[in-house]
Amino acid sequence: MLTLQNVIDSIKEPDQAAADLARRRWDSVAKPLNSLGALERDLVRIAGVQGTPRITIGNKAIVVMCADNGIVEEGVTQTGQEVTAIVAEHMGDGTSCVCRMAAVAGAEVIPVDIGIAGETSSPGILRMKVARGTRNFLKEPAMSRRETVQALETGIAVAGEMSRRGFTLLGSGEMGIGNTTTSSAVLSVLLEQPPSRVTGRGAGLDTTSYRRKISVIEEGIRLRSPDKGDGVDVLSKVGGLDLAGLAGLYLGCAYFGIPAVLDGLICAAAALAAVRICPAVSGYLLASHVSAEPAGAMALEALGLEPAINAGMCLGEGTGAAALFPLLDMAFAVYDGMSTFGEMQVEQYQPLK
Ligand SMILES: O=C(O)c1ccc[n+]([C@@H]2O[C@H](COP(=O)([O-])O)[C@@H](O)[C@H]2O)c1
Ligand SMILES: Cc1cc2nc[nH]c2cc1C
Repeated sequence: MLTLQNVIDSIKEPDQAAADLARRRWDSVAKPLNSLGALERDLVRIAGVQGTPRITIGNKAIVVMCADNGIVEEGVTQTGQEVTAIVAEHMGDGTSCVCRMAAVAGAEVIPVDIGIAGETSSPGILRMKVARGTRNFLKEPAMSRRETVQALETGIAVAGEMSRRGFTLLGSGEMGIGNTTTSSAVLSVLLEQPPSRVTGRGAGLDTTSYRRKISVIEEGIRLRSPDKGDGVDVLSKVGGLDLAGLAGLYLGCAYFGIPAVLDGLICAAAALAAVRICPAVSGYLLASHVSAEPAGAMALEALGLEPAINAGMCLGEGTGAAALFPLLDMAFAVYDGMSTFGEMQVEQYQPLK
C-alpha cells in the first residue's frame, strides 16, 4: 500500500509546457479571446495535469467521502447524525441528489464509508471504515494522528482504485452531518480567521444554534491548539474522517495524475489541508462552484482556484462537481472541434505572440 510519505515525496508540479500549449490552442480558436472564461482555464489546468494539450475528458466519477463527526453532540446541526448513514445508503442505491445529477452528467458516483458511525447495507458503498465516527473536539482531539494518516492513506488508495478503473476526471464530495463545523474550524486555523468570519449555518440552523456553533469552534480551537503549519495536526485535532479522506483523495489524484474537481465548503477545507501537507497538490485541483457558506469564497481564493459556477449552491455530496462536468464537456467540444482563426480565414489585427 502507498504510504502518505511515498506520495508526498513523489508529487510533481503539473506540466507547464502542456498547459501553455493548451492556452495557445484556446487563443487560436475562432471566437472572442478568453470568452469561455473559467472553463478555458479549467481545460488549461487539465492539460497541465495530463501532460498534453490533447486533453481527455473521458470517464468521470464522483467520489463521496461519508463519515460521522463527534462534534454533533454539541447541538451544532439541524438533524441527527443518523442522517449520514441514511443519505449514504441512498447514494449507494443511486437515488441521492448527487446521483440524480451525475446520471445527467454521465458520471458514476462512488460513495465511500470512511467513518460512518453505524452500518450500511447498500452494495454500492465502498467500505473502508477507519473508525465509527470521530470524537467530540470540544472534549478531546477528533482523531489520533494515526487515524488521520490512515484516513489520508485511504483517500490515496481510493484515487489509486479510480485510476485502475480508468477514470480520467474525478469529482469529489462528502456526506457527513456536522462537517461544516469541522470545516469551519479547519479553515479558521488555516486561514487565520476568527470562527465568526468563517462559520455559516451549514445544512440549516436557527440563530441560537448558529451562535452556539461559532462558540463551539472558538472553544474547540482554543482547547486543542492545532498547529496551523501542520495540515495533519489540524485535521486530527478539529477535522474529521471525511475531510482527511478527501485530502488523501486530492494527494492521490496528484500522484496518479488525475484532475480533481472540488465541490463546496468541505472539499475546499480538505483541499487547503492537502495543500498544507504537499503544496504541489494545488495544480491538480479544479473548483466547480463557490459555496454559499461564508468561507467558501475565502477558501477558493486561498487555493488560487476560480469557480466556473456561482449559483448559491451548498448541497454537498459532490453536486457541484456533477454540475461542472457537462460544462467541461461543452468547453472541450469547442476546444477540440472548433475551427481556428486561420482555418476560418478570420484575420486577427493583433495576433497573439
Ligand atoms: O458543500 C457545501 O458547501 C455544504 C454547505 C452546507 C452543507 N453541506 C452538506 O450538509 C452537511 C453538513 O451540514 P451540517 O450543518 O450538518 O454541518 C454535509 O452532509 C454536507 O454535504 C454542504
Ligand atoms: C437530507 C440531507 C441530505 C444531504 N446531502 C448532503 N448533506 C445533506 C444533509 C441533509 C440533512
